[in-house]
Amino acid sequence: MSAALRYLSTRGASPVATLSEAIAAGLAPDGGLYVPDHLPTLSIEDFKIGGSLAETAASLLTPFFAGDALASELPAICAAALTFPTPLRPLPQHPHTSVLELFHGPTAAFKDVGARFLAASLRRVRGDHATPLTILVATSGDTGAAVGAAFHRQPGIEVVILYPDGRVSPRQAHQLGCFGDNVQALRVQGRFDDCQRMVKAALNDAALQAKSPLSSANSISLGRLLPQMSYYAHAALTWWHKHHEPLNVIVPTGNLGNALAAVWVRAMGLPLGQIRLACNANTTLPDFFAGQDYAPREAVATLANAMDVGAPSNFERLRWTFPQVDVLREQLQAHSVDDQTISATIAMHAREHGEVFCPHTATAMHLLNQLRAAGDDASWAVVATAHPAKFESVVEPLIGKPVEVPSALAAMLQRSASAESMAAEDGVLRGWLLEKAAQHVEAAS
Ligand SMILES: N[C@@H](CCOP(=O)(O)O)C(=O)O
Repeated sequence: MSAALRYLSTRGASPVATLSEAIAAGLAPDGGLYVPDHLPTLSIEDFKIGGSLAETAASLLTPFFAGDALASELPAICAAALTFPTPLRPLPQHPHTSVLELFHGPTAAFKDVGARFLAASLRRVRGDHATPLTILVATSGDTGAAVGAAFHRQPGIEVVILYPDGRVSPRQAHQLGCFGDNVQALRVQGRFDDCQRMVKAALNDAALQAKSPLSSANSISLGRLLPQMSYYAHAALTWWHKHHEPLNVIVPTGNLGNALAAVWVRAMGLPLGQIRLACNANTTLPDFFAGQDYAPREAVATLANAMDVGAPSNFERLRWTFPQVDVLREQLQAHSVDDQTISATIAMHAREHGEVFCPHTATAMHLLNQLRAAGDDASWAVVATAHPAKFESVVEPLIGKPVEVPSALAAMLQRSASAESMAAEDGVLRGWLLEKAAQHVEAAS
């Protein structure tokens, strides 16, 4: 058993935290992201052959939880959260190609994995804590619904979802506003990066936190990020036991939490091979990996809207993982895929193979098609991050037929939905949260 990990901020100016403290805080007090003091290593033999996703997650995350108050709860957290499959589905018409389907959870996107794990962890960290906690979540489409679903009606928790008005799909917008009770959606008049900035400003506001304790459920929170490693470990081990070779992955990428999870799994010694990032027309990462300075910028709206991110939060953790830029650039490749190509890829796969992909998955599928056309016959998994039914207004005209809606999504679409409009200003969110806190005090007195 390795020694207990300590958790530090990527910006180096926060006190050392335990894992429970890092999960409860979401963001480090100096504005950085929590990271372990080192990445533990594991070997294939540390995992049960044919283990479930929950069992694999428990083995993978044991060194991160060692010595923490949550350590003995880890198997129960994994069992409670990871109740749906993340299958590695072979595509028969494409030799050596699989799709890692991460959209079989309640809100039909990969975010369900991390959101449910975070909810199960926070419930245990907080116990029957009397002070209510407000979870702030910025979303470009998928995270918000997963967090809303995971925390819906959880006692002592309020969820506030901030999303860019008009920049998520109609069904995503409906999901975000459909929960009610302890989950409230705000339509921010700006971009996703404005929402993310507003959330971070609130989390770093000590005076606000004193009146209204806050945390985060974006992948800036370790409680969201760590469980996302489990499906890569599970897929890589499944592949290894069958084919005795590492699995290469192409990851649709926006805020970089999903791809970073794959990078950490590989760095821990599990059999993942190449990791390629598939981005949309937002080229912050492709430009960096092509040799330019890292330069966050305003996001442009694309068909793959959940990846419309101009300042990917987890870049800070990537730099912590590989402090030397040239070493970092050897680890990953990132490519940009424009809307026209996304559309053409969705249409072609439906027409020629009867496969229907969401616009985010299509960015990754396009990169794979390019590799195959160049003669690459390695084993690749394309990561399918969301169900195409969430993007019916993009996908259905391209494939010429309706996309079947998963039952949990259909149930959400039946409910009424509402969201409050908010200006994209840090001070406006601050005032709104203070007012809400004052209402709670009044109601409790
Ligand atoms: N793609 C995301 C943006 C936020 O990413 P996260 O993984 O940091 O929560 C979304 O769908 O909201």
